[in-house]
Amino acid sequence: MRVLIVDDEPAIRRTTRIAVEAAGHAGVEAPNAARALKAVEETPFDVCFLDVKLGQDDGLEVLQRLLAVAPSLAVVMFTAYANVATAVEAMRRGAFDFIPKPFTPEQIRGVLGKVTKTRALETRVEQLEAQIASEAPAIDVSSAEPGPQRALQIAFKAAESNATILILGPSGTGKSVLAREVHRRSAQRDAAFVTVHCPSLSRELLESELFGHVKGAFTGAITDTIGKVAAAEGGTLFLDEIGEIPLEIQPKLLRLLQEREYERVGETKPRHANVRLIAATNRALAEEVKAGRFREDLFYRLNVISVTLPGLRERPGDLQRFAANYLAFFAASLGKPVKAFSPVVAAAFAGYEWPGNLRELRNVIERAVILAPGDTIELNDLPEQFHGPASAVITVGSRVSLDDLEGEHIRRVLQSARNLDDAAKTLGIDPATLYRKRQKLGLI
Ligand SMILES: Nc1ncnc2c1ncn2[C@@H]1O[C@H](COP(=O)(O)OP(=O)(O)OP(=O)(O)O)[C@@H](O)[C@H]1O
Repeated sequence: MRVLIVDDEPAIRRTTRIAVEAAGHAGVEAPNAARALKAVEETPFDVCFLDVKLGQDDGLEVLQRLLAVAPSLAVVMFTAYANVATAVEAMRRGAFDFIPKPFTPEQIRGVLGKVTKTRALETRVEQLEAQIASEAPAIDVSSAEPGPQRALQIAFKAAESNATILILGPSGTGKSVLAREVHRRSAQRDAAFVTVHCPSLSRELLESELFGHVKGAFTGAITDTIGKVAAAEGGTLFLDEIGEIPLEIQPKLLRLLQEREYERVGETKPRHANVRLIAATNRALAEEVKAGRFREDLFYRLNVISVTLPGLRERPGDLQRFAANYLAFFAASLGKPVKAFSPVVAAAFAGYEWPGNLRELRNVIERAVILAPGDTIELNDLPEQFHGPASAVITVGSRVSLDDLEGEHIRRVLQSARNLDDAAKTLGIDPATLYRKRQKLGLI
């Protein structure tokens, strides 16, 4: 690493440089603020040892100027023994660490070791983040439909505050994805995002998972655990499937929401929580309240800001964009030259119910890209549910409008036709009219 040593005392600079070089790093000395700033402007440094009392200059101010030029510089302050307050202030302003004077070469080596370790962890986190991003399709939080558009707007506006958000919607509509996105857009983005999947645990385990427990609180509690509320301190706690949280735990959750207080299992000491809560459920919570399975007070407390993500069937204006994004992603990651959906497939997608919503769309497209022999996804590449009759509800003579009947007829003809000309001929309309009708039906 390249290490800059900033101190107005030549003897301190020299002993520090010797310790730095003995640890295998390159040391450069600067006697004052001006020379230090010039040095970091000219060449990159990894670490800087900086004296708090730098002759005429205030070390804390120099710290800020150095970080403004080189934000990733790890600045270690040399402080007088008695001056703990200055050291705390330096850390608050972004210093990496501090060493009280007088110090030993071991302390210099120790702090350099700490910087190396932190840097290695940061690089690893960046690599893992890049790997995760390359293994999953990009998140698309936009919508061409007014309903979800409004829901997303509300969620992103609420992200800026510390407000609790309730996300409703059927399975696979992207509630967890939206919760993460809210966290990413919040002031707490650098702190943890912690998920508790409520239905996966028994009542006892869920309570301990949330609030932690002390050793001996129950059989099997062999050590103290802090719980996920504490793990999310300063960040976001996401309660997935909150509709399934047992009634016995609900008052504790209400207290957490209202008073930000909780207790570990087996302890009576109240603890304070500084977390933003996001909850999601695919259950109709109001119905759960009526049925006595969900506390009314908790429901009202959660329901202050609630957004609903509709099913994919109610987002025809978004279906094609999501499908195209998934296609591009899986074609690239699987190394296949698949570029498009056949018109028949587009029609089948538009006519399908999508009970599994975005999750199902993603899986269907991944499978189709794997199976497609050519550059276009054909009906044959789709799973069984796309091969049956399009819809049992819209049939001749059933209580549907002429428009719906026409739409359904066009979809079915498109599914069975050899190509678009063939479909236009069967329908008795010219290809341009068919094009306009497909457009109106959201098939292109
Ligand atoms: N905005 C989005 N952009 C791209 N893909 C998405 C988006 N939202 C969801 N998905 C895809 O759908 C999958 C399911 O999303 P998610 O787990 O957030 O749904 P959910 O509503 O929380 O489901 P459940 O109710 O079953 O827990 C994700 O893994 C992702 O592949």
